[in-house]
Amino acid sequence: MGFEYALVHLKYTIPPAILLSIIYGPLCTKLDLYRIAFLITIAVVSTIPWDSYLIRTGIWSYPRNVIVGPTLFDIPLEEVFFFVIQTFNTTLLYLILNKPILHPVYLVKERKGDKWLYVKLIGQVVGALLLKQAVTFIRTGGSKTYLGLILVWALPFLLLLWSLAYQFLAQLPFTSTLLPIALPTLYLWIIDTLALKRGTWVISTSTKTGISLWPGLEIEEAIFFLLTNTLIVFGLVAFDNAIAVLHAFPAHFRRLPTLPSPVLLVRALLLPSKAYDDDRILGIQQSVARLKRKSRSFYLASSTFSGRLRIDLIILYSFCRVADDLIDNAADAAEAQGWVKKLKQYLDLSYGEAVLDGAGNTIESKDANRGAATLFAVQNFPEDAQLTLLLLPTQRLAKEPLYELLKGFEMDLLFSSTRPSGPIKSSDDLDLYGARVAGTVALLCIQLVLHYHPGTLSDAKAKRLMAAGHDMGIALQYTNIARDLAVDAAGGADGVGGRCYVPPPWLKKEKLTPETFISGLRKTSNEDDFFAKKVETLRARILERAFAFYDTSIEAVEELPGEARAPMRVAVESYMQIARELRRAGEGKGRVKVKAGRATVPVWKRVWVAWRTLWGRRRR
Ligand SMILES: CC(C)=CCC/C(C)=C/CC/C(C)=C/CC/C(C)=C/[C@@H]1[C@@H](COP(=O)(O)OP(=O)(O)O)[C@]1(C)CC/C=C(\C)CC/C=C(\C)CCC=C(C)C
Repeated sequence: MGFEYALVHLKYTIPPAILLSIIYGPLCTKLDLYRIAFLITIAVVSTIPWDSYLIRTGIWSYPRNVIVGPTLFDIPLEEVFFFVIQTFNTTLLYLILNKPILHPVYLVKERKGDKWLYVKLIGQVVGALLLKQAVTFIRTGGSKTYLGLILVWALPFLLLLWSLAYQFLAQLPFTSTLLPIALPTLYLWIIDTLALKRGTWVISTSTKTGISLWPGLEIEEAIFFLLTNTLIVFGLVAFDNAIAVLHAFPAHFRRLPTLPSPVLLVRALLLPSKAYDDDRILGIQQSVARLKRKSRSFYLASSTFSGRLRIDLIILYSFCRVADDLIDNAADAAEAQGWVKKLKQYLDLSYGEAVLDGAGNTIESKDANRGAATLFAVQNFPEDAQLTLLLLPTQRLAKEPLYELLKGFEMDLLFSSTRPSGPIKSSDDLDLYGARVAGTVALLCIQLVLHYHPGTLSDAKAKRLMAAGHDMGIALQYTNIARDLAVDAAGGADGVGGRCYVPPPWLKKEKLTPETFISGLRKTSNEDDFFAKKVETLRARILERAFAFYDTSIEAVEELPGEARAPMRVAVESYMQIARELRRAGEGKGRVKVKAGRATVPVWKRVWVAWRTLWGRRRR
């Protein structure tokens, strides 16, 4: 009896498991726990017969003085634990590296004659040839036996997983597939070198090639660890491929249990790719690309949500962005009004309850309206906006906040060079504006959360939650205004149409008018210290209001359904971090990074804030 092998775990495999658990812990969902349990079960069940055979036939062995004693089918318990901990560690690393990715964007509807048939076939042929070679190694016996046994055990699983998930395996970024294979493999190679040198486990000389990758690391061991990590990652990719199909296509899989059974996962993987809805995939791809391009805060936050809720939130963002941009980038007020009108018409058609025929009878109400809405979107909106409009989950969203949002955009149309304060005459007007463009967005987000996580929320509590969310939206809008003072003042590329959202009474207190405020901000030099101080005073006042709204509503986040709580905190806090940075800079305690005239928070800081927030730490 000895503790050598147990110590390998204590020193080398358990510490990374703890570290990875701390990093991923707050992001871990029920589905992740299920995935980890699923993978570990498969890893243990599929490895035991093979490992047991190797030990019984003496291909590898463990000196008695390095193991504690108990065995399972002749396999020391430390070794069984190795299967568990290796799968756990590689899985957690994979989950961390895959968190930013929305997997459904990698689904492809295959067409006759496209490359995918060949991609699949090439992988299968390479795998089959290697398998044939492995069988020859075993048949020949001698020095290549162990290598042959490793390959014969791993390749059939790899072939199967490739055949099921080749689209994902071929397309996912290398950080999602190769990296979670390479890092643990390299790490295990190093551990193995140390362990074999000390004789913790021993490979029989008669059945090994004698070739080493480097001194102390037999080539068989190197290949074994490479293949086991590849198996784990291929298994996880296939799992994610199945989940992506389930989440992306509600038309094929209407209702989803939180934890899909293995049968459902296989059904999803076996759904022929020609049955995929490619418009839906393209619409999701466009929405993700838009989110990534336009908002780093919400892009980061979106990765903490999961499943269909994540997809719907991203589409909602894309809808709001498309609508805002169409109106903002219009050549003149008339064109902008035209977009508002068209957006309203689109909502009218999407939410229309019934369509009547000539005789006044109701004809297939919902479907007829859907058809009319689709036609309207295709005929009236730019191509890159159409799918976002069509995918907006109107069945899960109340129409009122969407109409109210358009009213908010209409308020923006009241700004002009002769009226640089637009509709903002007082702080109440600014509150109303914030409520319309951002309070509404919060209501829509909460509706989606409550749809996907229905619980036993009383009416009173739901009302409180909505009211708090609404206020939080306003807090974010105040932050947005504080950040964009200079950008808004600058107006369009031609310098026309500068806006001043600061209420005129606030400006008056600083002896400014909307006009002098805008022209001061447009000056590029920072010579006028006096003016800069006034700007900081006004910015501080806007931020104070942002924090006042934030303070009254932040506690309500804890009343959201459990799974959405932490992600919602991230969404809010990563945006409010901009407010914090601006406030610190205004107090002379630091500098903010400015990009294209806008204050931004460095990526590392956003991630740090998001991670702290996930653990439930609030900052003031
Ligand atoms: C995680 C995720 C993908 C969330 C999606 C959130 C979403 C749908 C955002 C839409 C944003 C948008 C483009 C709205 C149009 C109007 C507008 C411009 C509003 C301002 C957003 C700023 O975005 P950005 O900086 O990209 O815009 P500009 O470049 O300046 O044009 C707003 C500041 C509003 C954002 C408001 C929210 C997301 C609501 C937040 C509140 C909650 C989620 C509720 C929290 C719950 C409780 C109970 C407190």
